[in-house]
Amino acid sequence: MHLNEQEPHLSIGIEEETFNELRQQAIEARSLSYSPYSHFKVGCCLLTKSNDFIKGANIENASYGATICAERTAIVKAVTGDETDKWVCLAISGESLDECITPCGICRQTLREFVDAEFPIVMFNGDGSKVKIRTLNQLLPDSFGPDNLQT
Ligand SMILES: O=c1ccn([C@H]2C[C@H](O)[C@@H](CO)O2)c(=O)[nH]1
Ligand SMILES: [Zn+2]
Repeated sequence: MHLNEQEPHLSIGIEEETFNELRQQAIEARSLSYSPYSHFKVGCCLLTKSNDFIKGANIENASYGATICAERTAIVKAVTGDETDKWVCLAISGESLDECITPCGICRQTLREFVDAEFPIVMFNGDGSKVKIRTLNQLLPDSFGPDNLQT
């Protein structure tokens, strides 16, 4: 992926309009969050090649470790909706953050199962005024995936 900081949509090879919609949906998805413990709402939007915007939000639990991040919520929705293997990028936004949010290690590994090394991850700050784009391989180098299990 060639990163274009000025025109981020070009890095991903999508229309500017689609990129703006992606940002809007990632921000809006935060309203779906169930986060009574951290009070930190995270929204995610997975864009598919058929132009579906699959939203996810973090779902917390009184047993804190059972919490599911926004990214995994969206991934699980996509996979169970028969949307595997047709993803363009994944976008996230954390509530009221001045800096761009970055996906946790568990979510990076979950994503690793379904996308290739060059898959773009789009990270927004709270109001969407800042964006950072990295490939999965940049966020999870030398990763372990399904191909490492082939015998
Ligand atoms: O990339 C991230 C980082 C954190 N969270 C959630 C998990 C938890 O509910 C809250 C605080 O960590 O934010 C996400 O959903 N995605
Ligand atoms: Zn996570």
